[in-house]
Amino acid sequence: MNSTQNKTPKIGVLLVNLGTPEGTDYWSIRRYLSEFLSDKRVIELSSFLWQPILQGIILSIRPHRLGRSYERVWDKAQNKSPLAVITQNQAETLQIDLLDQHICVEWAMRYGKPSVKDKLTFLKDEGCQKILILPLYPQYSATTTATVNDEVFRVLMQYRQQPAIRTLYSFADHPDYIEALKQTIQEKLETLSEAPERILLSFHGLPHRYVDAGDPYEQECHKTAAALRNALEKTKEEMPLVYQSRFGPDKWLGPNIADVITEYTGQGIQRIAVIAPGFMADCLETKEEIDHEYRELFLSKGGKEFTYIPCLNDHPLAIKLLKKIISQEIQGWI
Ligand SMILES: C=CC1=C(C)c2cc3[nH]c(cc4nc(cc5[nH]c(cc1n2)c(C)c5CCC(=O)O)C(CCC(=O)O)=C4C)c(C)c3C=C
Ligand SMILES: [Fe+2]
Ligand SMILES: [Fe+2]
Repeated sequence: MNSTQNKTPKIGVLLVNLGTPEGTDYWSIRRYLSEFLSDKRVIELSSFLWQPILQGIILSIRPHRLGRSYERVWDKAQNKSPLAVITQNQAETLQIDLLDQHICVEWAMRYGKPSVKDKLTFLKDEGCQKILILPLYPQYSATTTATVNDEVFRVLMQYRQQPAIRTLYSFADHPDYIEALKQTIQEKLETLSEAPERILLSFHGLPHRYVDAGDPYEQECHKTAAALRNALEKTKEEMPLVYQSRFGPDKWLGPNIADVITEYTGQGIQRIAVIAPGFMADCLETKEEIDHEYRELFLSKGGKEFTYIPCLNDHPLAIKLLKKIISQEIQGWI
């Protein structure tokens, strides 16, 4: 008898988010970026071309600047990045709610720690013979969702007795996701003395050629934007879709958020709000890039009021959404 056979069968749920460095120092960031940017799902270039550029140039320069950015948002009490702190909160809250159903909830990062390998092994050792993989990306992309699945199945290659696995594709227009976004937007707007003239829906960008090659991410973002506009009775003009976080020289999906902000200030628009519906948790890309860099850009160009609407994080509606997804995806398993 092995340890698995001694335990009551349970269902495992593994929440997976992008990644995190272990600290804000040069080597921690370098290790993390090296793992992330060596993933062929993320950078579709031959290793022969890309690795010298990555190891020789990018990883000599970028970790310094990125380390300073992480330093500004780092959770010093827990010594973790915000993405790790919030993902852990989501998993722990779900675990409390789902304990009585014999569901074991864990969280992992695709890059860095806790690794998918360690957490799958933990779930297996806990006696989970059925595991739901829940990538925390509302919109499917090969660069995010698929690489999580790749990693899961790479780990499973080493198991003699594999658990049954289900993977979540996406939840781009799940009614509970749209409802949660709608309510967080309304909650924030109620705190303002004047309504913003525009509410930007900012999504992480993707190189255009990935979409041309068949990545459905752009369509998925449009699905979310359309559902949200519909729920809030807004037009495309009032609630535009924009992309952020461009990286490298490729042509990326547009319109780019910085260009749109510049265009608005040129038109005399003075109050905008920004939400990032593609992230289930606030992270460097929202706290630093949106709430800091784009706020400064808008204000420096004459804008008056910039409102950042936080991600769903551990809002009760986010937990409700994740519980709903889990119950839908494990149907027939209980
Ligand atoms: C070609 C490079 C990149 C692709 C493609 C890409 C897709 C992609 N990323 C996210 C979510 C996140 N990305 C984050 C940071 C980040 N992303 C890239 C590059 C690509 N992302 C880099 C180099 C970085 C590091 C920061 C930087 O150097 O600018 C994060 C934040 C992580 C954190 O710890 O806070 C998230 C989240 C999605 C959803 C996506 C595809 C749709
Ligand atoms: Fe990214
Ligand atoms: Fe960024």
